[in-house]
Amino acid sequence: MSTPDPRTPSGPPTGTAGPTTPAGPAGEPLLRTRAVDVVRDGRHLLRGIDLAIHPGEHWALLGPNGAGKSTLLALLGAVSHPTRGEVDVLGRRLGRVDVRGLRAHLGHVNPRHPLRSPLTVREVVLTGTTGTIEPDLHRKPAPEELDRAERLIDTLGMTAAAESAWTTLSQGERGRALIARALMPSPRLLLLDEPATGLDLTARELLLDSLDLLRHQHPELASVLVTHHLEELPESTTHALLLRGGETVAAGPVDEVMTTGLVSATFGHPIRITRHEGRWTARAAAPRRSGRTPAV
Ligand SMILES: Nc1ncnc2c1ncn2[C@@H]1O[C@H](COP(=O)(O)OP(=O)(O)OP(=O)(O)O)[C@@H](O)[C@H]1O
Repeated sequence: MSTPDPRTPSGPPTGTAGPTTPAGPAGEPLLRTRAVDVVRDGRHLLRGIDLAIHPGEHWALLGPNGAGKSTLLALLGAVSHPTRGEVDVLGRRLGRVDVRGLRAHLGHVNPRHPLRSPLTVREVVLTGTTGTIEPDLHRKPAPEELDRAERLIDTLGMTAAAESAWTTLSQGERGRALIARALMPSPRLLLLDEPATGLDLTARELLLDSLDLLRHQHPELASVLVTHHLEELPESTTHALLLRGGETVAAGPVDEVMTTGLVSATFGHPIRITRHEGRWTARAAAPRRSGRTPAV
């Protein structure tokens, strides 16, 4: 398999051209949902979700526990289907397309990567080419795949650990290795489910720096990052979707959406948002003794 470049501005993920390749005309969103509902056991987990994500956009998906973030990410990653409404992933409508083929073009980082053997970081990254957990022993990586793996390992700040065994890596190192792995097939879209959860301060900052660098180096890549914590958002975040109880509170450019009023409404608590040098912090606002809600 060749190693296409995610910076390709439009059209199919290259290297897999053919009738079954997901396509998308220039200017079309990579992901679009229209009036999406997800109902399970008679309960609405998502209701009326409309979303369009274009190349170069980096979305934060924010909301409290149980808001529906993982449910939405599963739709965007072609892992599950909506009960009602339409989901188009890379120009293909879920329900009308083989989702396994589609998933091969998405970089979906699973924080619970089920690897048990002591592969090196380089070997783990290379498994991204085949989409397998263990290396395919019958297949030798092509020189361009090895080059790409080295470049991604470098971008994710893992060069010094390239020979380290997976089993000895810290959680932060594993997270960065998995992002490099997810990028091996040059996906146009990267989906990240709470990538900074459980990381110490240094590991979190290294991860966020790596994401900023990655986005800078691959301007056509789009991403969706799920989190509960505004402090875990990279500076390069461009858009945000705020979810509460399965419904959109607000969606759009990050500076319009990440406001004290809208985030307070999302979390059901007065929270004061500040942005300093591109990064966000959230603090509980003073108790509402006066009964006033924070200004938007
Ligand atoms: N298959 C299912 N059947 C019924 N309810 C479900 C199912 N899957 C998830 N839920 C419920 O849907 C709601 C949304 O879950 P989801 O995992 O999407 O939320 P989340 O925003 O990712 O939460 P968290 O931040 O805690 O991870 C939760 O109340 C959850 O219990």
